[in-house]
Amino acid sequence: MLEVRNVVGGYGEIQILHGVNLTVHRGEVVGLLGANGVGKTTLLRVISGLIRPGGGQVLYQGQDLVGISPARLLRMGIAHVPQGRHIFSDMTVKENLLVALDRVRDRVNAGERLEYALNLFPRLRERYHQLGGTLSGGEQQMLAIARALAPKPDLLMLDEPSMGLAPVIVESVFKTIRQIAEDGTTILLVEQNATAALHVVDRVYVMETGTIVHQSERLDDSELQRIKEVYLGLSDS
Ligand SMILES: Nc1ncnc2c1ncn2[C@@H]1O[C@H](COP(=O)(O)OP(=O)(O)OP(=O)(O)O)[C@@H](O)[C@H]1O
Repeated sequence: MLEVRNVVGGYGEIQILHGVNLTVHRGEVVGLLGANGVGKTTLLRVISGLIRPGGGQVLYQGQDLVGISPARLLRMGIAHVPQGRHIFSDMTVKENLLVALDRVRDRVNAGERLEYALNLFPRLRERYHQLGGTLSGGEQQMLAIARALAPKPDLLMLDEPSMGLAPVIVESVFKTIRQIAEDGTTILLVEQNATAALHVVDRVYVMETGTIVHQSERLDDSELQRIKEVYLGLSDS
């Protein structure tokens, strides 16, 4: 579904990605793990059209995405939840979701999609008329995912959904991510929290300084431990 081929690029003169190769097949949840600052977010920005790569290809269902605007990518079914939960803080939960649906009314049933999002995140239904800015961190993350999901994307890219959340909330958000995948959305998940990703992903890639240095077809406890020790510099848990 998605094939990143030898992508290089970064910010101006600063090269961050040094030839990244990665594939996501339809129906999978693929994890992209890596320590701070190795380029995971930069790669998602390239895929979602926010940064133009200096070289390489990003193929989506065989079509090269390079040069296509983020708005058009959204209409093509690619959604990106950036790090830091970009929601409208002075709008209610309902308004945040309706704005997301406005752009795609011609191709989805807005009422159905709203119900789907609220069923996935019952907490958002309880907070339906509350302003986004007054939600807890976990609720804001739920709203950010719900906003991206409402337009019925085929591919959902999530950038560190666990960031800054208490373990119990992380567990709940990740359970929902698995549910989203089971409902048919393909997912590329960027995470530093490898343990949280363990029960959600089908396969993982590990990135170090702008390249993929390892991939696992299965992520069990011992493979997780090895990735943590060898690539993430973590010695336990
Ligand atoms: N707008 C920018 N201009 C210049 N350099 C940037 C910009 N954004 C990020 N960088 C640099 O690019 C490098 C990779 O950052 P990136 O956010 O892609 O890493 P990451 O793997 O997602 O890290 P983290 O897990 O900490 O978010 C870092 O050295 C960062 O300082």
